[in-house]
Amino acid sequence: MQVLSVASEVYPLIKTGGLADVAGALPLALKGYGVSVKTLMPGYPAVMRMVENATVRMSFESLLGAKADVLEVEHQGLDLLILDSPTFFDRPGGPYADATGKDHFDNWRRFAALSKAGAIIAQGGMAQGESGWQPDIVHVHDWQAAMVPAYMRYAAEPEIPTLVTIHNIAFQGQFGADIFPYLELPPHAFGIGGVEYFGGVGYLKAGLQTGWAISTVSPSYAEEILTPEFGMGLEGLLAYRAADLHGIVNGIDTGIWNPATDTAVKANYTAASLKTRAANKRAVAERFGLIEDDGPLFCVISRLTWQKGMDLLAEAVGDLVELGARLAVLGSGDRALENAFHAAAAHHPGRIAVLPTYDEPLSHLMQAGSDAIIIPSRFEPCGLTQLYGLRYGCIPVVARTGGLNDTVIDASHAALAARTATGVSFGPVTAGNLRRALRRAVRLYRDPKVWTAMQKQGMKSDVSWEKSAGLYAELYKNLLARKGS
Ligand SMILES: Nc1ncnc2c1ncn2[C@@H]1O[C@H](COP(=O)(O)OP(=O)(O)O[C@H]2O[C@H](CO)[C@@H](O)[C@H](O)[C@H]2O)[C@@H](O)[C@H]1O
Repeated sequence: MQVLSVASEVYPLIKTGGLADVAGALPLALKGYGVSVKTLMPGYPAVMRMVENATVRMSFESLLGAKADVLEVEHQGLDLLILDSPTFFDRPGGPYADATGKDHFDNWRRFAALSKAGAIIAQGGMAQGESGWQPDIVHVHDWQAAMVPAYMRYAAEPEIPTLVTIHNIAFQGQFGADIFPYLELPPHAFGIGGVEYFGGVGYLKAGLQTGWAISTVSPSYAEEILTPEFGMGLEGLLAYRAADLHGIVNGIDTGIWNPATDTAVKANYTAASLKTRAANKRAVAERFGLIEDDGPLFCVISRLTWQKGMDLLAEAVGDLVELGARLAVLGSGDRALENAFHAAAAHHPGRIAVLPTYDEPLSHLMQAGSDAIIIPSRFEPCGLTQLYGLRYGCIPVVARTGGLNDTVIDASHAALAARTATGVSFGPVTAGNLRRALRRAVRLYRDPKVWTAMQKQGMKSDVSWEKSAGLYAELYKNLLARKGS
């Protein structure tokens, strides 16, 4: 089976968050199920620097007003189709925003272009010639690619089955109605059954409306987004599409995330040599300028935002220090939250430290050296850092929501007795409950037998892509069958 995946970021070429991890790892895992994936992504400068010997597969004189080529290249086991359009993608800053953090002014056009290119390829744009190729299925990720099924719906060529995956419903790609004339869609596409959303244009909404099936990245989140609290305005449409809505939990690339072979950590280890983690713990303390003692070392690896509950943690950090713990925070985000953590670090030197940067290798070392990772998210479609934590013996302390709820087993009395506990979870998500969870985690840490048993249990959890890739393969097959019927 041939699949076209469309995503705005793909690890290891470009990453701002978990979407890249998934878009980079899932195609590799699907190979085991006889599914071949080509991934269409934008040719940002960082991406263009990494690709060599690419072949031009298609050229557009005008793709939403700009010249563009589709280049094909293989990179670390991934088959990539790169949308090379200097007008849209060759510019400083990140994939979505400039260096000051302001969204690129033409994101609507850039990602409509990505989606339109995806739709054209899906409907046979690359099918001609000896090396011609056309997918059986299209799988698109988040709002940046969600217009693919809409472009297909309003094209002359027959549709092929589409799957739209929601990684985060908070980001919807909503724009004013004034962009509609430039989207190169027929006038009737601007309606409730098409791209219209609250009087404007909604990219994710368009995908949820026109995609054959919808998935999100955990079973719990698939239920949560049917409610007004989590659906962020799309709960009505999702309820209408409920029969086509699936929840498949993310996995992680267990080759890249393997404490026994990870080159980014100071000392490699397995579940049988957990004491070796001490060398990594010292290295983390040193990198963050924290004092060294025998208390627990907590970490955060996250965007510092309201979604991630970082304001709640900022309120609770004093308790951590009182409990004899230390905290290393890696991440940046909202200015006010960054400032709150900087203030806490200034107030508790040697006990709390913040590095407001993005540092992939350091994130590996922190998972390998910290005792626990704190993830107090208000909502979390899946979450990957708790999965890395489980794999590395870094106990997750998590909010009981979304994928966190589906992947971490709380250290309740029953779970401890049954030796199934892998972390500490709390809910509802309030600062008070987070405080209690942190206190509970420190108490468990002070009982090395219990703590080690939890670490080992976590390291035994299946966090690989194997099972979930199988579920995606099955979903693709069902969609294909629907096409035939
Ligand atoms: N400062 C830093 N330095 C280095 N690495 C950093 C970092 N800050 C974050 N990261 C890394 O970025 C990724 C974040 O992924 P998450 O899944 O936790 O959340 P995100 O909200 O980005 O993803 C959305 O999509 C994913 C994928 O489906 C869902 O799991 C999630 O719930 C949803 O919100 C992880 O790989 C993490 O290690």
